[in-house]
Formats: sequence, C-alpha cells, structure tokens
Amino acid sequence: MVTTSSPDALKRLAAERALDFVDSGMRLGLGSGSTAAHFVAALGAKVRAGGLDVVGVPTSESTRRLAVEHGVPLTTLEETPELDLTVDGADEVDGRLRLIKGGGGALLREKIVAASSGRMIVIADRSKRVARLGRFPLPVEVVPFGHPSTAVRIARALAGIGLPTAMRLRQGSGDGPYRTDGGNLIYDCDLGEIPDPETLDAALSAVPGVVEHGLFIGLCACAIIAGPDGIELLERG
Ligand SMILES: O=C(CO)[C@H](O)[C@H](O)COP(=O)(O)O
Repeated sequence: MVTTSSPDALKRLAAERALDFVDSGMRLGLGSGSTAAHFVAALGAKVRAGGLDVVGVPTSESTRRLAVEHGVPLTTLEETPELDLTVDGADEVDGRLRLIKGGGGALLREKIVAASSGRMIVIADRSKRVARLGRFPLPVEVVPFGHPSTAVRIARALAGIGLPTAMRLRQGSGDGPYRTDGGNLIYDCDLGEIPDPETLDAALSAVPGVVEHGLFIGLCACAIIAGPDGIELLERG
C-alpha cells in the first residue's frame, strides 16, 4: 500500500513496477519525461548492481544524458533497428490504451521507438487515466518551413471532422518557439474531448508539413497506473 499520493511518488511506483517486465538481454526503448526518468534511474541501479544486461535507445537528448548518468548502456536504432520493449510515460491514457503524448516535446522519437518495439508499456500516475482523450492539448509537430500555412491546414482538417480549431505555437524557455530535438515546431491543439481518435489520427497525418502528432493508437500493450490505493494494470486484449 502506498502511503503518499504525491504525483512524483506515484510516478516512481509505476516506473519501478515496470522493471518486472524487463529481462536480461532485452533491447529497450527509453521514454522521456519525469515518469520515464524514474524508470531510467531504477533501471540504471539494477544494471550497476550487476543484475541486468540490457541496452537502451533513448527517445530524447535529455533521456540520453540521464541514461549515461545512471549507467544504462545505450545503442541507436541505426545499430539496433528492432527493440523488445519500450517503457514510456504519457499525458493521457484511455481504457483502450490509446494515448496522448508529447507534453515534453519528444513525441516523434517516442513514436518511432515505440513502433520499433515488440511491446510498449506506459507508466503513469492515476491523473493520466481518462475516460476520453482530449483534455490535454494535443501536440502536433510540424516542420518549420511554411509552418503558419501548415497551421491553417491543420485547422481546416480539425474543422472538417467537427473539432475546435484553437491552437498555440509552443514557446521555448527563452526567446522564440520551442524546438524539438529534430529542430521542428509544435502546435498544441485545444480539442476538448476527442470522440473518434482514429479519424483524427488519419486527418492530421494527411496534412503536408505535419511530421507527427501525439495520438498513439495501437502501440501501447499495457499501462501501469499508480494511484494512492495501489497499482492498476491495463492490458490490451
Ligand atoms: O510524452 C511525453 C514526452 O514527450 C511524456 O511521456 C509525457 O509528457 C508525460 O510526462 P511526465 O511523465 O513528465 O508526466
């Protein structure tokens, strides 16, 4: 039983539980964000203790630095194109294991790494579990070239399926817009509840200039959700 309901303690609890799914010899995708950071730290501790022989592909430069710091051996998708398991956080998880990701801006690499993995496990505190996706603004990553024009076409695609068109260009910590690790920009779309995530996925993917979006559908096989009363395991099928 957990004695604290602090979100960070719950994130750590979910992350540590994910270690049960990791075996020696595995090629791992390492997610990004504060929950995934707990997983990288716990994984590193087990590796350093000599109990685990794994390699990891980080989904962001910040996760790469963290993995090095914690002694997790790294590889790349160029060297290791197929992975066994990805463990990553999420901004929202619904009952069908559909996700919104990208709050930390790493959605493109996260989706490539998850799609390259035999299995994706999401780790999250209970606040991420939703009945319907969409309260969290959906990140849409676009190439910088002509991005205001891409934004107009994203808005048209949203309107075409009856969704609100409000969106913001994500700002960086200094002057100017936020840049992803790949040098792209992100529009955060305020959609409210998304009635049909599959239709939205297809509509956004069809807009030239859109590199990727934060809807992860059909990728997550299992979610480890930690709440004050314990852990809930959601599994596909
Ligand atoms: O998708 C992500 C980064 O792009 C993160 O997994 C997501 O934002 C959750 O972050 P946190 O674990 O810090 O709540």
